[in-house]
Amino acid sequence: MSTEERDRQQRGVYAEEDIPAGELARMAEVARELADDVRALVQATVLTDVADDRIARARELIGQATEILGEEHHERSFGTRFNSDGTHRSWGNALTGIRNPIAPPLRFECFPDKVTVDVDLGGAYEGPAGLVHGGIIAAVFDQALGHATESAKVPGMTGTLSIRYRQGTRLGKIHVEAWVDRVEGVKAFAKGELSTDDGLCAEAEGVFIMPKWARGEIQEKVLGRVGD
Ligand SMILES: CCCCCCCCCCCCCC(=O)SCCNC(=O)CCNC(=O)[C@H](O)C(C)(C)COP(=O)(O)OP(=O)(O)OC[C@H]1O[C@@H](n2cnc3c(N)ncnc32)[C@H](O)[C@@H]1OP(=O)(O)O
Repeated sequence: MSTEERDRQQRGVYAEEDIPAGELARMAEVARELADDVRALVQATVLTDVADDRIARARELIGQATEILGEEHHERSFGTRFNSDGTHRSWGNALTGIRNPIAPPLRFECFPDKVTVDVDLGGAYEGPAGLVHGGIIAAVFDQALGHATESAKVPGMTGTLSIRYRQGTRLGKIHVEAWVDRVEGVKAFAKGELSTDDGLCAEAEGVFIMPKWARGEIQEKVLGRVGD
């Protein structure tokens, strides 16, 4: 596939919609509840110690649920949808998506100089025994630094991300802070820190770049909208 065709396809996953605020709120509630249920299922799947016959029964029920959810579905991904009321939603996002049970999910607080997030990473995020997987930590940093660039109105895609793991991060509550250090043209340089009750566990820095194909219309839409 040519670069032009790929860029065109990529622009296509950004869609327009016109949904009244009340209806959007209702849809969000339904999405959150479903994702919470499936997240609980994932945790139960990792930690269960029941006998094989109980697992077989659970699989039957899960199969039925999968069939129901598949009755109508989006083709490939949820993408990002810009609503007429000036909001946008990326509900499939793997870290923040409210309808994505893989997402921890991250809920950011935005301040003028930084973004922060507190989240509980349980047994489903394990790497070394009892500790959070390093790839999950990288993913959390990716989103947090990316969110800091968006919050500072210099959004971009991750060009380079580097992480220093200072000590193991025990499964449980983590606190992450991220901020934009400096901006050079289309490049935003962001930094972040992850800590727990044990103190500082990891630090990150990254370069976030607005890609050529998104400069202009999509950039303006992302900049002008609030959303989740
Ligand atoms: C779409 C809108 C995004 C909105 C996001 C909302 C935030 C939400 C939070 C999301 C969080 C989750 C985020 C995710 O999960 S993002 C998913 C993971 N990241 C990717 O998939 C990115 C893949 N790569 C690309 O799309 C492009 O190559 C990028 C975007 C990186 C550059 O794009 P493009 O190729 O069109 O740019 P350019 O050629 O005009 O170069 C411009 C400048 O950049 C310099 N350079 C180039 N590459 C790199 C590099 N790898 N490191 C450092 N620097 C690099 C280059 O030298 C030049 O510098 P200068 O010569 O000007 O000094």
